[in-house]
Amino acid sequence: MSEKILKPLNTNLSGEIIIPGDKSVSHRSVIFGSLARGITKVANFLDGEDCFRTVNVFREMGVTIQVDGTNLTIESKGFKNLMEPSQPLNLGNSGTTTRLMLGILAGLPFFTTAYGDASLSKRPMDRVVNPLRQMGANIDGRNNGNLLPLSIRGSKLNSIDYTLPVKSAQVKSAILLAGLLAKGRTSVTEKIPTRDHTENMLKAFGADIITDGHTTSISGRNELTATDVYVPGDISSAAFFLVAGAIVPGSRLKLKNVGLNKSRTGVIEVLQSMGADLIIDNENTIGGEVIGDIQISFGTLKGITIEGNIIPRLIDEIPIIALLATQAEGTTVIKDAEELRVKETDRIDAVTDVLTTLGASITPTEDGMIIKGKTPLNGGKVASYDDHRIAMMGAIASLITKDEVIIDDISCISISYPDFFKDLKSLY
Ligand SMILES: O=C(O)C1=C[C@@H](OP(=O)(O)O)[C@@H](O)[C@H](O)C1
Ligand SMILES: C=C(OP(=O)(O)O)C(=O)O
Repeated sequence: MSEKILKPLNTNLSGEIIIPGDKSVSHRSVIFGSLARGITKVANFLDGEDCFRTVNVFREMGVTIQVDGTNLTIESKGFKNLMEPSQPLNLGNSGTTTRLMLGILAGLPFFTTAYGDASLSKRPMDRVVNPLRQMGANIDGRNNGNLLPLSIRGSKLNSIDYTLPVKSAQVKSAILLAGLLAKGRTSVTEKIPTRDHTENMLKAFGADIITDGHTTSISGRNELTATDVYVPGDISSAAFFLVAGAIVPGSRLKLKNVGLNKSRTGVIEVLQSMGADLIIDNENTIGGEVIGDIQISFGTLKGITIEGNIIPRLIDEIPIIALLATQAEGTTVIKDAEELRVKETDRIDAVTDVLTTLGASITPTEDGMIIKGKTPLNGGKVASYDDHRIAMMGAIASLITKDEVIIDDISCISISYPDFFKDLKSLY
């Protein structure tokens, strides 16, 4: 356990942060670099624990991956030459590694077992296992293959036309990856668009993939060609500082190198609708992903309703948006976010517990929460729930509390943002 005591700030925040690499894109850079034949160089890779789970999985399968700071060099003979791992794969806390790897392992000609930590072992895998079984996959595990540990006996897969019953980029990606290894053409339809990094990177690595409206199809068994990847800054990490800048009186911050892919920018739209003072500049496109700088300043905020199609575009930002809403005048309602209940922890209950302990007015609902603002926050002792996003939300809350905030265990922050406290301290 790594407890953290955060004293009240009593000053404003100012300065610049270069936002570290995006977690979703970092995972995918290793996956596609390892599936492709040749040498892939990755720049601005996120050195978070989750991303190294993906690195280790491919090392176990015989891919050479060299790490030099935030640069990776991946050398692979292509997916047809991946080898059976000699030991069970430890996927730690990473839902993305698990679900995307299931799509790949189901179609490779060998046997694998995979396990994870206590949190990951509770998260549903049937959303991926069911469609993969329809493609012919042999996967088994606890709770009829819904829960880790899972065993995968790779086999020849058939294509599928699948409509996603859940709003999940991980499920979409798992099926597209299985489709890459399957016979024929696989298509996935989503009712509400989710992040599209898998589609973008498949195109960049030369896959035969077409997106038409809400349907993406991929033709199987074609080799991928290595290509270099630049990882944009993670907007999900930037969100903590966007909210800090908006709620700490007198603050003005610049966040540099933030990924602005449209499927991820819901938090910017929420801040704008609440009336935040936010300016985007220096926009440019690198490797198919838009990046830019964001300036955010403290100002008066108003409560809004957040629901429908925007939810997948800000799903990981909802804990920090809930904190933002405690400082907005009026009521903020968050709906259609039932997916929060199956993240690293039940994030609806965790956010409610932490913010209520600090003095906020927040009511949980089945698929979201209702937050009444503006409320001053007190100090208190809160739990991180071993969830990086809950721990960082608690730390940002401490910037505006009257008394100190004690977070029971902040070690989970290294999952997605190892330098979080170093970057935060540089602003005051
Ligand atoms: O595809 C991805 O990289 C991710 C998709 C989202 O999960 P779901 O697909 O479960 O919504 C998100 O919460 C997660 O942090 C990363
Ligand atoms: C839900 C998250 O990640 P994952 O599903 O990869 O564990 C997250 O980073 O907030």
